[in-house]
Amino acid sequence: MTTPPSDDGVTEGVGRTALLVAAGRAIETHRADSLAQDPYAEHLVRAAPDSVHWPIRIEDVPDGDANPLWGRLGRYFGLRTRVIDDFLLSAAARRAGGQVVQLGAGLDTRPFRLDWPAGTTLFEIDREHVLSFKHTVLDRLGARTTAPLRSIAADLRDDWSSALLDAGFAPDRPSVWLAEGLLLYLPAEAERQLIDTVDRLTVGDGELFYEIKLHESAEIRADPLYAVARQEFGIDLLGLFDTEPRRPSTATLAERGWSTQVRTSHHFTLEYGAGPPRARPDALSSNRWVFADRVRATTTPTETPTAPATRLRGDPPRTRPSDLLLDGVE
Ligand SMILES: C[S@@+](CC[C@H](N)C(=O)[O-])C[C@H]1O[C@@H](n2cnc3c(N)ncnc32)[C@H](O)[C@@H]1O
Repeated sequence: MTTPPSDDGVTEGVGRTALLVAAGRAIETHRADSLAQDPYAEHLVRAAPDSVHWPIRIEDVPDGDANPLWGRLGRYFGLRTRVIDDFLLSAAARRAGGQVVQLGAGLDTRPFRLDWPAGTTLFEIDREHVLSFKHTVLDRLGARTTAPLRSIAADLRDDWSSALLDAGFAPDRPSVWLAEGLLLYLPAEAERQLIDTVDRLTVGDGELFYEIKLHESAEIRADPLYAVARQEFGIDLLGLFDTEPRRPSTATLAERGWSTQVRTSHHFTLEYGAGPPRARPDALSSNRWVFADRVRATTTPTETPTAPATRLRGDPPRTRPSDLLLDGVE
């Protein structure tokens, strides 16, 4: 086990952002045109003293969908949840008998609410306080995992690979990795180490989803969703984001044989038919979702290796050089 979590409980700092995402998922769950269903989210929001009065339905928000935090960021979380649900389930089905590792899992409940293919093993890593809060609430609700789950308390700024291996992760089995809403908060060195560790521990086939934020201009930082989060809910997102310059991670992955696709949430709004409305300024326009995969195909000299398909719906084109320019915080 690496350095034990210290200052950050579920209601403090970055841990509090996990509650924000859970509230977004609760609201999404109750929408008439819901993209994702998380029946546990509202219970997690209600269980933390600081969020007990937060909205869990869009009808609880005085300005409803016009509210930049719950109407727009909340909807973004709903869409992201659905896109990742679909990605993880199809990736787990492709990687039979594989392992799914959620880095910075927060209050995510996929191990309890998704129908995982037989033989899948799940791992989640976050701070001790965040995980113990989540599992206390879920235990109280009688929630049961649908696949074996190993929860690991670790600080992702440290070396977390030995904790994962100690928990039973097998590098030679196929693996699917997720860093949802995480890299935005990690220093450049921790991001570099995370990509390095995912690559090193993916000895077999692997797939990876992660989210990044591009450099935000002063105009974008004036998006009212930041002010509402800070003033009304005590979450200073701009203060929590780590804007240290970093090397584009897609370039690192490409050097190591991974294929990547970089997408905006808008791409999936069009695909799924619902999502956060456009706004100006729009902080969500600087977020990017990266899908990466690597297949250790055995080829004979006469075979031509082809780019592995991630088989997302709509199957957009593979990585182009221009996609690589989108990555990283400038
Ligand atoms: C915005 S939340 C997202 C949680 C979850 N992935 C989701 O989408 O619901 C960010 C999560 O990353 C975790 N996190 C941030 N920095 C971390 C670190 N250094 N070590 C472990 N976890 C960290 C936080 O505790 C929090 O749960």
